Amino acid sequence: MTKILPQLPRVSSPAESAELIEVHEAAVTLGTHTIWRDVHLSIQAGEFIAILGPNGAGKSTLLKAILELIPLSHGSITVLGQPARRGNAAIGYVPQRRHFDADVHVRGRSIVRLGLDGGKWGLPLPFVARANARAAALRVQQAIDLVGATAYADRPIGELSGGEQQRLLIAQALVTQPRILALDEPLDNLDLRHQQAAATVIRRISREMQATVLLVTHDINPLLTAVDRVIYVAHGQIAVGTPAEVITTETLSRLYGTTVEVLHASDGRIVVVGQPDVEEGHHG
Ligand SMILES: Nc1ncnc2c1ncn2[C@@H]1O[C@H](COP(=O)(O)OP(=O)(O)OP(=O)(O)O)[C@@H](O)[C@H]1O
Repeated sequence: MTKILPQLPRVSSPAESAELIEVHEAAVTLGTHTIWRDVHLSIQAGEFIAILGPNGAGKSTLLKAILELIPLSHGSITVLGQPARRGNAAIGYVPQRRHFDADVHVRGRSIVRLGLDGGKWGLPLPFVARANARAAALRVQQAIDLVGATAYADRPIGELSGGEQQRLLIAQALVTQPRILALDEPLDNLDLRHQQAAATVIRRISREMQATVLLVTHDINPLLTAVDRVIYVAHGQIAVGTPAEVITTETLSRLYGTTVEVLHASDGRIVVVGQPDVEEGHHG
């Protein structure tokens, strides 16, 4: 298959190592709450990883710690062999629940273009000045095509549905050809059919760009066949492995410290029963 976006160099120098992201004995404390501790992780280039768990478990916190948007209270995280660095241009990031109001008239294409022009993380990207306008426009178009947003990219973004806006935000994160794509609940605005379509698109992006994807979600079902591994965050700890290894009665009961049952529906969907409602117990 043809590689996409070949005409501009990658933003970062590829510090090639087998482990793209290394998390060592990490803990985050916010206020007086320890969100999670003793987190160890090794993430390889090109992996598609879902970050799962109940509300308030610390999924977004884990993503933000990897992006260095939240400091660790203990341990270390390295990304591409370097300490995690805020604004790292090798990471494309789509935060949780961003949307544009109906009165925003900026075209979708311009929103995608912001990813090249330094809107991303508020930092200018060094190669933009050197990139000629045609190559930049082509790259924007390729990112739009890749997420399947071609039909509506020239409409005002405020007129688009939540799912359409979400695709354009993913295109914005992709436009620098990042090595890591960090997506916080990108399936949130989508119905089941579109969730599955989006999962397929993200899987394709990950393969074609050889990008590592870290995707926070509440529901693993639309992603079951797409992901390589899951990180399950609960009760101040994590469990890591394939869905078949982690989403089991035994592993989740151990993680939660109480009996949690994993049921398999006849259509292949997984249902987790008996999760404690709130993530209060582990804090302290
Ligand atoms: N600034 C803060 N000070 C204290 N606690 C915080 C702060 N920010 C977040 N928290 C708490 O940290 C915990 C983890 O939040 P986080 O957003 O990472 O959870 P999550 O698993 O992504 O949840 P959700 O699925 O609801 O989005 C929550 O209990 C939240 O209330």
